[in-house]
Amino acid sequence: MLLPDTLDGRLLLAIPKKGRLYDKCLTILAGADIQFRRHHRLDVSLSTNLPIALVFLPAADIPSFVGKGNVDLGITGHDVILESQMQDLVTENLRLGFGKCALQVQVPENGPIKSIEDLAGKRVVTSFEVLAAKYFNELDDKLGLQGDKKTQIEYVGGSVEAACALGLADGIVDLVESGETMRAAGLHAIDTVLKTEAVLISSTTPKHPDLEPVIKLVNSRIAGFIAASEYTIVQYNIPRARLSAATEITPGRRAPTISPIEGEGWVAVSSMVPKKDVATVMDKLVTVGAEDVLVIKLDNCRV
Ligand SMILES: Nc1ncnc2c1ncn2[C@@H]1O[C@H](COP(=O)(O)OP(=O)(O)OP(=O)(O)O)[C@@H](O)[C@H]1O
Ligand SMILES: O=P(O)(O)OC[C@H]1O[C@H](OP(=O)(O)OP(=O)(O)O)[C@H](O)[C@@H]1O
Repeated sequence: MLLPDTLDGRLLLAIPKKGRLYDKCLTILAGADIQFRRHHRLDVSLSTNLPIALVFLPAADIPSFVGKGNVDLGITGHDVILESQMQDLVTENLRLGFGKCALQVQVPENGPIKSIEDLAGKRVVTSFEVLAAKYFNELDDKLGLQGDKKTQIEYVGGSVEAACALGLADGIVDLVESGETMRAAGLHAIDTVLKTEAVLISSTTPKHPDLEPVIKLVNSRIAGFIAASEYTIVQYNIPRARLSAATEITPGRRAPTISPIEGEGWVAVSSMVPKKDVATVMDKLVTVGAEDVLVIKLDNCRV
């Protein structure tokens, strides 16, 4: 059994207990070497190697727990922070590069509604009633729609994409990642309300200032793991006379490391390069005279 004073002196880190962000959060915890054992039916796990307790909560509740200072750090979606209106009470310390999707206005592909102006004043179903209301209030104001002419927003807890086919709505506001759900429901997007990804958040008014060193440690470990997953190291040899052309191609995050090597007028360069650019960077390096170009995988780093 977990007693309340077992948590004394521990940083509380909230993680979504299920859903789209859960698996990636576990990968991040492993990358940051935050070790724990999750007991069946218990939503609090004590870390076995750091003064941290993990609290597994619904993603939608995490901004409020962090904002009110009940937990010190949390991982959730940027969209969820805005939907729970906690943006003034939480700080987004890090973008985590996963859970990327867009909150979009969608309508039946073969229906009469072609634009957001056509949809204004009609029925919209969503799980994001705060963000959808803000979006359509602004649109209604712009179009001069008032009183019972205004767009009607109705909340549903899930399976939003079924609302048009069931006759509940003329349009929906829902998250789109691959677009598969939207297409399968015969819908298409006519506007984007916002783009979102998972973020690491802390309270703007922390309740436990003494935990600041552990907060910094967790931030730094997670930032290092994220950077390692987004970057790779490119190492090459280049005649000194071509060095500036080469370092323009590989400027690094801060600056490239340049070391002298055996042999007249050659240097070795090592630089962090975004993974997505690595093939093009290697091609360009070869064109400016680089030789022995190597790509080295990064497991982890501190940046
Ligand atoms: N298709 C998706 N692709 C990427 N990220 C997503 C996707 N759907 C949701 N997310 C992100 O994950 C967050 C939580 O979404 P999810 O639907 O898993 O919520 P949940 O309420 O925790 O789980 P569920 O409703 O499925 O039981 C969203 O607010 C969003 O930031
Ligand atoms: O563009 P896609 O890659 O198809 O992803 C979008 C779907 O993912 C989310 O729902 P989820 O599957 O998490 O379930 P839910 O409907 O219960 O929220 C979202 O609400 C969409 O339905």
